[in-house]
Formats: sequence, C-alpha cells, structure tokens
Amino acid sequence: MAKILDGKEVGKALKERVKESAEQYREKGVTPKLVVLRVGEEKSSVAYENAAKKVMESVSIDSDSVTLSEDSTTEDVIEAIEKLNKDDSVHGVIMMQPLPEQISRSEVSEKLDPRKDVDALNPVNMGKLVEGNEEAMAPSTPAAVMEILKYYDYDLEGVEATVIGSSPVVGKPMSIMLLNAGATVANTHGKTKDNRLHTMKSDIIVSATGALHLVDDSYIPEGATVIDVGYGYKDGKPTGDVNYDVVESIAGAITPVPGGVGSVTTAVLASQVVKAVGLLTGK
Ligand SMILES: Nc1nc(=O)c2c([nH]1)NC[C@@H]1CN(c3ccc(C(=O)N[C@@H](CCC(=O)O)C(=O)O)cc3)C=[N+]21
Repeated sequence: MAKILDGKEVGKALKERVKESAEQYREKGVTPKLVVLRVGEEKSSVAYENAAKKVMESVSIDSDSVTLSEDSTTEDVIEAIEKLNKDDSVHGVIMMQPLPEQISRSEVSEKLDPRKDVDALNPVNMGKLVEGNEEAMAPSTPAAVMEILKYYDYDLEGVEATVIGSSPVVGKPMSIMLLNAGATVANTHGKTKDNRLHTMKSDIIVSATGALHLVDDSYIPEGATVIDVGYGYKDGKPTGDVNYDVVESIAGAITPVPGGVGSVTTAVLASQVVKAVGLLTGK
C-alpha cells in the first residue's frame, strides 16, 4: 500500500503562505493581480482559467481575463501582451496553452515581460531555469511536482529519476528541475524504445504524457515514488497517466488524480504572482 502524496494538503499549505504575503502587499498599497490571457475556447484552458481564478480569490489576489477570438493573429496576441506589459496594475500574466495553430508560440511568448511571466513561457525564464537561477519564474506544473517532493521531505541528491514525456511546458523543465536538485534524470519520450528500461531502475517516476493509464505495474519497481501529471477524462472521470489501481500496491508513494499535482499547480501559480509583485515593485 503506497503512501498517498496529498496534493490538496500541499496546495493548502502553500496557499496559506501566499495569502499572507498578498495581504502584506495590500497593506503596502499594492493589489496583486493576475491576468489570464486566452485565445479561443480550448476546454482544458477554460477549466484551468476557472480553477485559477477561484484560487486567486481565495488568496487575496485579484484576477481578470483577456479573451481573444479563435481566429486572432500573432500580431493581435502581441498587441494584447504589450498592453498588459505596460499596465502597472497587472503583476502576472498567464497565456493559456495550446494556442490556435496560426499563432507563433515563440514570437508571442518572447514579448511578455519576464517579470510578469508567471508560467515561464518566455525563453528568458526557461534559460534561467537551465542556469539553476531560483529567482526566475518557473512553469507551474513541474514546479508543483517539486513543491510536493519538498513538502514530503524528499532529498533528491543522488536519486534516480525518470520523467516520461518531453513537452516544453512540463517534461523538459521537469527534468531540469530534478537535475538542479541533484537527481540523475532519464527523460523518455515518444521515440523511446522502452520506458521500462529507465523506470524500472528509478526511485522517482514522473509521468507527463497525457496518455491515459499508460503506466501500469510493469513500469514500477517495488517502493518507487510515482508522480502522475496526466489529467484527462475516462468515462467522464478525471484520469491520469498512471493506472492507479494496479500501481498503488507496488509503489512506495503515489499522487492521485484528482487531488494530486493538479491541486498544487494553481497554488504555485498564485505564489508566482506574489513573486512577480516583488520583482516589479521591489517591495
Ligand atoms: N500556460 C498554461 N499552463 C498550464 O498549466 C495549462 C495551460 N496553459 N492550459 C491548460 C492546461 C490545463 N491545466 C489545468 C490545471 C488544473 C486544472 C484543475 O481543474 N485543477 C483543480 C484541481 C484538480 C485536481 O484536484 O487534480 C483545481 O485547481 O481546483 C485544470 C486544468 C493547466 N494547463
């Protein structure tokens, strides 16, 4: 029986700290504010926007939305970003991914002020992450995984880790964060011959593929820690990358879906908004 790594508990602890900090800024006359920039109506982005706004409200951070139509151009998005860069009442901007395909992700994300870039979409922040600079903004999902490991007192030095999935928003930055913390990391992906060659010698396995129930008992060595970043729907229920029912009896520790990484992501996003206030105001 694996120990359950409870994302709700981790998120709650982080939100308490963020709320205190947001209230201190309010006392100094600064109202922390996040803007969610969304292009089109992609389902998981709308879900995240709603979840994020609810969390911001609970920690005394204001939030607002800028929603552009599905047929917007790269120039339209850049124009919206530049307006937000100039607006001193806005401290954090998260641009929802994925963008409609006519929009160049790299051209628009480069325009966002790195200090307001609370989900680290600007390559400047990704570059700082590679340097191991902890002052930089980090992408919230892999940062949420690190927050869970920190909460449960994991010492990552010398640990063997496998990250399954190499997306620019989750898998790759996840590998870098684990590497920065002293782990030895294998990052597998769609062209990997056999994930199991890596996972079966790992102490920590992070799965971030979106392939529902990809990870079963044949992937997991006895006692390993399994972190499930996947979030999809099966028979109408939130479902992760990990077949929880068969893995749970082998793993030493595991994050559930829901109530795992997803519940920490929005709290991390809020923590980065107060961090942005610090960077922008020097208070
Ligand atoms: N730039 C960008 N960064 C993202 O991180 C990003 C994105 N774009 N686009 C959309 C996807 C989807 N995603 C979700 C995260 C949490 C919930 C969610 O429902 N969270 C619940 C808890 C879920 C649980 O308990 O596991 C909550 O916070 O209350 C939904 C969706 C982030 N994404």
